[in-house]
Amino acid sequence: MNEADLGPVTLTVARHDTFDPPPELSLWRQEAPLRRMTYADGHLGWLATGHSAVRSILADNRFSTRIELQHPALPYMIKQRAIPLPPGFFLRMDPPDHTRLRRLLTGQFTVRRMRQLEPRIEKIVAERLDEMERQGPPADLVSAFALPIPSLVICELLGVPYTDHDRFQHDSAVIVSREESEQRKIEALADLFSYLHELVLSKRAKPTDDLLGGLAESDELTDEEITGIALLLLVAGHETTANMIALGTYALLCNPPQLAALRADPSLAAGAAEELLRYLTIVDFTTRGALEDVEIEGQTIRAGETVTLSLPAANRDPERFEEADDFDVSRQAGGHLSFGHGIHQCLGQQLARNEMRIAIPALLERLPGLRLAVPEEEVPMRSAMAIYGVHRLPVTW
Ligand code: HEM
Repeated sequence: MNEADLGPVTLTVARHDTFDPPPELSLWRQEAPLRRMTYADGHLGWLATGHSAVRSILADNRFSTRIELQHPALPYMIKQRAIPLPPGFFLRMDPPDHTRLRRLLTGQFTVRRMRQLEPRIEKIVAERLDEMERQGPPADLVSAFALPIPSLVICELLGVPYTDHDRFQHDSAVIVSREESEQRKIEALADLFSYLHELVLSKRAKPTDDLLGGLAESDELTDEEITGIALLLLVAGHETTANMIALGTYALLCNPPQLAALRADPSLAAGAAEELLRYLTIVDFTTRGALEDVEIEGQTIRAGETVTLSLPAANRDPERFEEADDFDVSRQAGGHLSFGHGIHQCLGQQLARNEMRIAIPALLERLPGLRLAVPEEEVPMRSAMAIYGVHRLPVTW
């Protein structure tokens, strides 16, 4: 069939297969890796599912991340467009504004800086494991381990008091949920903004030796911009990695040969983290709006059209990864798009990799009898969240 004859598709946003993306995505990718899609409000845009198409669009600055430049309907909830993002939230900015803000942070997230943090991550992980042993089984791996580790690390890095974690973890969870009302999301965003704004003002008055303290010393940024940066880093810095640690552990517990391979050879830890990132791809999609007419893989995306990029579909593309639907901790999974690509590629990717590479093997080593405390199908999945994962992971050992 000619690609032009293919009708537009409608994206399913909820994930119902525990570890796999919705099955229609692979069918659509086979038919046409870039095709027409109907959005929730009925307008026509594009859906990219092939690795090469997704990567090309992410690399192309003729596509914008600014929400107001995209068609007003994001695919999952039209309502989301009404949520105002704070200044400084550079994920949703284009050059030169994006460049100006990101440049101020890149030095804080280099591979070398992240290496220096490793002993601190190891200590935080060991303390959580001590606490789990003290409490004894069973435990919810999310609240006991997977969430506090990245949360503690990002707090230390930014200079946010972890003692306030109930407040910012709650607000973050509401912000990334697809089920919360628009009103609740606006309130959570406003609450987190005002909390961080106060913190930024106190750092302006009395500089501290941490990332936000460093930004507060600069004259280049307004208080609101520093607050927006803090908000982006705080939400992105713990919601994502927490879900990778919990969902990654669940995937290993459900795949005994892969778990055994990792236990037998700890040198597989870095590769296993990379494969978990590829295989599970917890960020379902991202969106872009075309600033001008762009030709991609033989199709013309017109100025003003919206494109949805399916990261899980791209990472399961057999043209890029052999036996792409298999979970194999010994494969070379590099080149996946779980952290995006191009100028907005994840700023915290080395940090996330290090946290996963340290936390998961330490957990398996300390608790050799670790297993699910409920039948596999009873684990509550985050099917309706912008970041996929498990709500809870009941385990015993
Ligand atoms: C496994 C964990 C993580 C995953 C899967 C992930 C995924 C992503 C993805 C897909 C993007 C690009 C979105 C787009 O292009 O539309 C992104 C951007 C970003 N991430 Fe992450 N992330 C993770 C961890 C982190 C951590 C730990 C931090 C902070 C320390 C962080 C901070 C950011 C920031 C600031 C951006 C925006 C970059 C820009 O616009 O220039 N992320 N992340």
